[in-house]
Amino acid sequence: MARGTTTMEVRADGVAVITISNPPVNALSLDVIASLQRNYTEALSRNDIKAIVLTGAKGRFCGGFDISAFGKKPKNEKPGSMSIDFLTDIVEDAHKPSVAAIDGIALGGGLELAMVCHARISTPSAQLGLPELQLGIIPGLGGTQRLPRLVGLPKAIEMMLMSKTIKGMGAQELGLVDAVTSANELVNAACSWALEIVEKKKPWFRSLHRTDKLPDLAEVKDVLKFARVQAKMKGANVQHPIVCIDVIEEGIVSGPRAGLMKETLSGKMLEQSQTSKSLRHFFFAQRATSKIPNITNMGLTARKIKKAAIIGGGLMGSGIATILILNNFSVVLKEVNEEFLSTGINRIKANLQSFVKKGQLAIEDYKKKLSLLCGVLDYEQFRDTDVVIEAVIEDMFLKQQIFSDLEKYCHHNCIFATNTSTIDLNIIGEKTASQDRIVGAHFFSPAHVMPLLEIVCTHHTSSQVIVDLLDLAKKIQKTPIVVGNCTGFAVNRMFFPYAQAACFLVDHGLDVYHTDHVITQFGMPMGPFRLADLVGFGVAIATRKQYYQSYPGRCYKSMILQILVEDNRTGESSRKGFYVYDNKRKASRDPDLGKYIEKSRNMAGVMQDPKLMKLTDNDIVEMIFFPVVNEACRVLDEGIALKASDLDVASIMGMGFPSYRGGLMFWADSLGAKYVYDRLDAWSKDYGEFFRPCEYLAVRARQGVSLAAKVDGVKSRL
Ligand SMILES: CCCCCCCCCCCCC[C@H](O)CC(=O)SCCNC(=O)CCNC(=O)[C@H](O)C(C)(C)COP(=O)(O)OP(=O)(O)OC[C@H]1O[C@@H](n2cnc3c(N)ncnc32)[C@H](O)[C@@H]1OP(=O)(O)O
Repeated sequence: MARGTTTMEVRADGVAVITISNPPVNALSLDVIASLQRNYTEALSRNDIKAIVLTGAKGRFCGGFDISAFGKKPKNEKPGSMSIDFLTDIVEDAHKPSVAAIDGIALGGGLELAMVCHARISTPSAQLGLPELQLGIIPGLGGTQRLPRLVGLPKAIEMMLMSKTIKGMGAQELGLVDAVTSANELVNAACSWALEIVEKKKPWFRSLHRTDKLPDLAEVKDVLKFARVQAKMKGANVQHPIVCIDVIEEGIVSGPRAGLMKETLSGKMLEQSQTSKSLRHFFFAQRATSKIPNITNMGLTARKIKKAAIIGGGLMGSGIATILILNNFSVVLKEVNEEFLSTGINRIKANLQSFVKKGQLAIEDYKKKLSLLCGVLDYEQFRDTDVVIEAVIEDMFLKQQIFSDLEKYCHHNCIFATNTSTIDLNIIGEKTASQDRIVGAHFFSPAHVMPLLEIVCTHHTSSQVIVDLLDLAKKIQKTPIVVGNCTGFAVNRMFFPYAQAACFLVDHGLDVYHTDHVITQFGMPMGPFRLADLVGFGVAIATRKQYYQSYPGRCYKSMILQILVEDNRTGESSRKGFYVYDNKRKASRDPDLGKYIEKSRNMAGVMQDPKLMKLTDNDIVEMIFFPVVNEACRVLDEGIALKASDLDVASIMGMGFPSYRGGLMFWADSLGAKYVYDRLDAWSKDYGEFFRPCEYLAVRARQGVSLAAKVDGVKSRL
């Protein structure tokens, strides 16, 4: 079935309006491209047509090339057939002018189409950008050549390398669009502009050949040299930003047509890269997390949430309150006394101020957001709340009492959410008759920054509550994953072996700092030991007891944290942990750490292992992450998570796993289930149960299928 099309309407004034129509974002599918080529060929051949206006249906110009079509292009496609032969030689060099009428979005190939046109008219709020590098590719329809010629080299590099979009209003100031008008006037304005080009009342610009915005070669070299340094710093493990810079340079040094050809050939290469396959997987995986079979496809409509209540103004509670008021929800924050309440409100103010400092919140909006917050010491103001999120200390009895109280004050449809990260939701709701509306809303610290929200369901949680929370997640710009109820839920559970594996290696002789370095080089934001310092050893020691109880026999119990805590080293907050910290919290290696490690080895009864001390960097990565993959397989096997791609999203957005590797399971699949199984199996023979591969993994290794493959018999817990 055709995926989208273009239509052409020839107006009495002789302008042919070609409209891209491929809901929901008017992506350039192969069908749309074919239809566009047919309509353009006809428009250029007809004598009754003087000019062309290109626009998009339903208030959106074009969201770019159809990302799902990568790898599906015709095998015999001649390199540059679209970008050079059609867009440049037919459209841009045509004897009839084209004007783009942009509303909503003009992204990627969409903006590239618009830049081929001889002028661009936009609505003020339209979003324009070239986000291709977020997909591990580069603009492939002339964007690397035309954008620098329209907005200047520095701005073009910023937009492409940072995937930065700009609004129509700002685009006009930059010269990317020629005029801004309302949506109602847009097409008429574009038609008038096109006719004035015909009548020589407006300039007929071919962006590819403009040079007025390009600096001289010496300055070009300087700008690109700086860009390369930045690109290498920001993305040591990926090549496409540097390729983008090289393509831009080719077009300036050797001419735009040479640039177009290099762009085409480089784009073809990058499209095949594992990085691009990983990032394209992540793009769709993120959007798939809110599709829950038998829940979101049952016709339920999310109930409107206007007012929320947060219980507990600590680090998490204040973060959650912050993200809610930032997104215009009215919030009641309850604490147990004035002092704690004031501290919580001050935390929220500080959070808002940090957004102002980052330019993500206008100073004039600061007071408006704060006015949405009301601090209370009792439940009186809970009577008209639509959702309550409990974020108090991890004390089961306290939580049970809170939910019992909530039943007395809140209306019967109010959602009862808990931000607990370790306590069984069934136990929390035990003293209520509201199990159907009890749900986990597990935010990741800091809650107003981390993009992931784990929605944890018991067997009693109603589908309506899940649909409501999914809608709330979207409204507060969180990516949700819906998971079942177990110790650690999905994210913390699959990652509990991460720190334990790192401690195992260090107990057996590996160096803490080398291990952290290797894991950072792999792409994590920091190594496991630096992360332990950041989180604090108290949290780690408290939570690991839960895992020892729930998953006995497959935990590695190191004594290193205990030994450090006994010497008042509890991590970054005490200025000493695995690292030592100066008063600016800069971490440095600690020459005294060895004595603690030695003591840990002795208490664990392990010796330095010559084999482990000779591990390659790749071995270290695999010995730390394969146990995590193994536990993630168990999370899937028990139906705690619905699909492997949800765990990819969770690993990236909850733990900082590198997105350019596609997420934990996509990365493991790139190595192969059998390879992962064999490595774990070999280690388990030498080092015990901690590494023993689970049945889910064994089945897929035997069958030669991916970890994402469904097999019969797995019952969802959702
Ligand atoms: C005739 C034969 C010719 C053969 C030769 C052809 C040669 C062509 C060579 C091409 C070379 C490359 C050209 C170009 O430079 C490369 C690109 O354009 S890559 C894509 C660039 N665009 C983007 O990255 C934008 C991605 N999308 C977004 O940022 C957002 O979706 C949005 C557009 C801002 C909208 O956001 P929201 O409103 O929140 O909606 P969602 O994000 O949830 O999306 C809704 C829905 O749409 C799907 N979708 C969105 N964008 C695309 C896309 N570009 N391609 C495919 N699908 C897209 C998204 O997955 C959602 O789907 P759903 O979950 O609802 O199923």
